Amino acid sequence: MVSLEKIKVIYDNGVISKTVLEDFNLNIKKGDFISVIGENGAGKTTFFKVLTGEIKPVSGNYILNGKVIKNKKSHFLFRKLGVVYQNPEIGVFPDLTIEENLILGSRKGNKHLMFRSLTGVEFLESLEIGLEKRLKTKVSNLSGGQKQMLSLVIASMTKPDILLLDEHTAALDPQNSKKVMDLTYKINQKYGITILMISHNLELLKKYPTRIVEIKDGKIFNDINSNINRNCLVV
Ligand SMILES: Nc1ncnc2c1ncn2[C@@H]1O[C@H](COP(=O)(O)OP(=O)(O)OP(=O)(O)O)[C@@H](O)[C@H]1O
Repeated sequence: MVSLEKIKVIYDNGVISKTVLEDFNLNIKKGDFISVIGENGAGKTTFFKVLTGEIKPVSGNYILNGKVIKNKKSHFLFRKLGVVYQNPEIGVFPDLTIEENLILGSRKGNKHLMFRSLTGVEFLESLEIGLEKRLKTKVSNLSGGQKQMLSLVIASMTKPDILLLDEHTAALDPQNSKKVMDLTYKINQKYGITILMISHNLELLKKYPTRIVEIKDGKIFNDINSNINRNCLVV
């Protein structure tokens, strides 16, 4: 579903040139639930930015559903990916209600883009996280954890080929981190969405049957449990 083949990334500011990813190979299968770990500076964010299209490798192939991404325009990737970042404020409109955010996030309520033609509100209801009972609440009145849960719902409801999460629990306390991870796993299990998340929180990751990809010095150093979790329901 996603293949990275011999990816090489060089940061070059005209004075210094630094190779950050080299001979970087990874296969992501449909339904995978992947955590990417590694020390500071290992290359996790660079790898993430290759997946989002923010960084173009100097060589190697990025293949998404059989299509080589190299020559695609960024809006092609935008339609295929869901992305949630560390900051809970980024993925939501704070001055709008939960319901309004869901309508905007479902691309003006176009049911055909959604799972089982659900509306955004129905998708939220199917996940039973409590926010479905507060549809008229302004998002600015939600906690960081609730905003992050709503961001996850919005990023996943339009059937992304892959949901990319960049330390999406890092700004939350342990209790809210757990709630957000529970929802992340539920979305993977219930809707079969392929999920890849960067995380430093090994204690939390241990609670979930996640495939763990460890990056070290710009290469895959470990790929643990890579054959679990293949039986997700694909809707
Ligand atoms: N724009 C840039 N220009 C030059 N070097 C960079 C740039 N961005 C990152 N680097 C360097 O590339 C290496 C990998 O950085 P990257 O941010 O991918 O690591 P990381 O694993 O995400 O680290 P962290 O866990 O600290 O976020 C580091 O040595 C970093 O200093």
